[in-house]
Amino acid sequence: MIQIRNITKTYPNGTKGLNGITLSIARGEFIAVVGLSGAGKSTLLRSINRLHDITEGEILIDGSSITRASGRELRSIRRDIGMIFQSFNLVKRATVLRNVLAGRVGYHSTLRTILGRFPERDLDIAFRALDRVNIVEKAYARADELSGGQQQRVAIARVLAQEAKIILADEPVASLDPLTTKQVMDDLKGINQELGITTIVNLHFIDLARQYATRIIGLRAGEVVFDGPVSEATDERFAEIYGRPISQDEWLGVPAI
Ligand SMILES: Nc1ncnc2c1ncn2[C@@H]1O[C@H](COP(=O)(O)OP(=O)(O)OP(=O)(O)O)[C@@H](O)[C@H]1O
Repeated sequence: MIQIRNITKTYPNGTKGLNGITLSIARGEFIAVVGLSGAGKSTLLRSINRLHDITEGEILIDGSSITRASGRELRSIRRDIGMIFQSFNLVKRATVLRNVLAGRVGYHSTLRTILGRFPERDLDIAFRALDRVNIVEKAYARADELSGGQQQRVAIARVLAQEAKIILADEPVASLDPLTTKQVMDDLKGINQELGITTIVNLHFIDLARQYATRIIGLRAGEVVFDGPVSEATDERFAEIYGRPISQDEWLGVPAI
C-alpha cells in the first residue's frame, strides 16, 4: 500500500514539479500515469522511492514513512521498491548475470558486493529472474551486446532479483519499437498478475495505458486531474488531461492483447 499525502515538490529553481498530490495505491494495482511532457510524471515516480526529496507532505510505503526515514530504515524501505528507466540503466560492460545480481546488493554488506561474492541462493534467484523474462541464455553476454528490448528485460529481471514489492517504471518503452514494447509490457503485466507486485508505469501512449493498466492517473501541471478505471478513461477524458485534443503520436497502434 502506497499512501501519498498532499505532496508538493518545488525544485531549487522554483519550478513546482508536483502540487498537492494525494493518492492511495493498493497492493497489486497496475497503474498508468499519463500527462503531457512536464506534467510531473517522473517527479511523482522519483518522489515515491525518494530519488527526489519532496518539499511538503508525506509518502508512506506499507505504513512506513519513506519521507522521514533515514539510514537503515530508508535502505530497507527502498529495497522493496524497484525502478525501471527508459534508458535501462545497466552496467553496459558487465554481464547480464552481474547486472541482475546487482538487484541483490541491498541484502548484503557493501564489502561482500564489492568483492562480487554472491551466495549460491542469489545465483538461483538471478537465473530464475532471467528465466521469467525469457533471456536466460544471455546470462553471460555483455549487457551492451543485447537489443534494447532485451536490455529492458534484464532491468526487469534485476527488479525481480531484488524481490521488490513495488515496481516504478519511468517511460520503460519510450526507446523501443512497437513489437518489443509489447513484449516488455507483457512481462511487466505478467509479473504484476502472477506475483502481485504493485506496478506504476509512466506512459506516453494512450492505447498502451488502456490495454495494460487497471487504473489511470492523469497529471497536469503537477496536479491529479484524472484518477479512475480504464473504462472511464475515454478519449474525451484524455483530451481534458492534456488540455487539448489527442494527437496522432499519442497512439502506438499495438495489436490488442
Ligand atoms: N531538476 C529539475 N529542476 C528544475 N525543474 C525540473 C527538474 N526536473 C523537472 N523539472 C520541472 O518539473 C516539471 C515536471 O517535470 P517531470 O520531468 O516530472 O515531467 P514529466 O511529466 O515526467 O515529463 P517528461 O515526460 O517530459 O519526462 C516540469 O516543469 C519540469 O520542467
